[in-house]
Amino acid sequence: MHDNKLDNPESGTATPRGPDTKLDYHEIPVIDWRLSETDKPRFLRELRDAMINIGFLYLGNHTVPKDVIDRVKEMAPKFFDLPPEAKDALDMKNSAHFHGYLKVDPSNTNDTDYNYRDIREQFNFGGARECHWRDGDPEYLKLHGEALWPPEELLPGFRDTLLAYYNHVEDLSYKFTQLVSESLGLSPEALDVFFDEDHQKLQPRCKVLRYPGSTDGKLGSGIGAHVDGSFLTYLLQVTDHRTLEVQNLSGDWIPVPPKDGTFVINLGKTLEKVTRRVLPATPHRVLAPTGPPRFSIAFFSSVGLDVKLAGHDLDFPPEVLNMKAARDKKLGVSGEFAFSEKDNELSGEVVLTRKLRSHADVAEKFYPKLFPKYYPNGRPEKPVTGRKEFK
Ligand SMILES: O=C(O)CCC(=O)C(=O)O
Ligand SMILES: [Fe+2]
Repeated sequence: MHDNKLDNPESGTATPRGPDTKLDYHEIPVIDWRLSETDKPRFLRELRDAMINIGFLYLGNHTVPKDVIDRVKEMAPKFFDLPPEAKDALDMKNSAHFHGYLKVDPSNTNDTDYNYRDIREQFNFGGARECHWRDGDPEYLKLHGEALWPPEELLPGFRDTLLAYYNHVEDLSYKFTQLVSESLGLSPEALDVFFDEDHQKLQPRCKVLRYPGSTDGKLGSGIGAHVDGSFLTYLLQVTDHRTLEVQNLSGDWIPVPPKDGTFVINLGKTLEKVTRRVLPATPHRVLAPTGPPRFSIAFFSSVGLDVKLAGHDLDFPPEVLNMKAARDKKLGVSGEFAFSEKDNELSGEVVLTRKLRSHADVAEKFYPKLFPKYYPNGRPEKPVTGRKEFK
């Protein structure tokens, strides 16, 4: 999912950038998870500063075991070597739950201001959650469901390896969210109102991404400037490319080279909204590599499907509100925040709408009741690009 600040009116993130400020960082901080046990006040201070003033961080010494990371780095890229017919069988158009394979689509042209083209393939999956939707239930309950996996004999160990990775990152995401909450002067559980107790109504999502590289000499884009729609994004850079870039608050693009043993974490639009922009979603992009393909794995955490983003007011202490106000002042932006109408809708409805708009083929096959609403003239000839979609 992407909320492209350049072409999506929903994003509102084309924040006017001020002149040189102290927020003009050129490096992304590394936050050491171990400090959360050995020196929690320092950990929370560093986390708060990174979250409010930067919006990107590396998380080092985290809880996902090294062997789980090593295995997923080795295994995940193999998906793309499957024969085309095996990948086609797993195409997202075969999944009611928007899992599966999306191939490079040369018509996926956007970001016209930058003259970029997005060029990447992806394998989308989620945890082993059963679909509980039954006739008469809200359609958004179909968002939950098993991913599409390659047959075991074609890629032995693939499903288990990716699910093991997924489960570890999901677990980390809940722990990390509690620390984010504490760093903002709230109780560890304060953000839990956006989740459900047993986490069964959440559907974090994961993508394995392959950026094949530009071959035509044109300025290529793996993925153009965008902010994520997620709550928080946990990114594992599998290869050594230095083509991920984030935009600092002054508008400069800063490289985020891979660092062994870390995740890159960035803030998504959902977290921006529920914190009323105390934590701003952060623009980033991936340039097309010129040599061998780049691989990465992105995990997007999410809120419960029956949560309304506008439904809860977090009670931030004055020092946090002051940090936000100081940031906004330096940037010369208004501190005002207003929810949009759809922030009063159930998150499941909003997410489903975005996905149906991005994937007409899934809409037609699996959501026949909703299809005419979004496609009154039938299925468009050219696929709508995935860039307008939120995770
Ligand atoms: O591949 C990456 O490093 C970043 C991917 C990304 O930003 C996204 O899929 O939203
Ligand atoms: Fe992203």
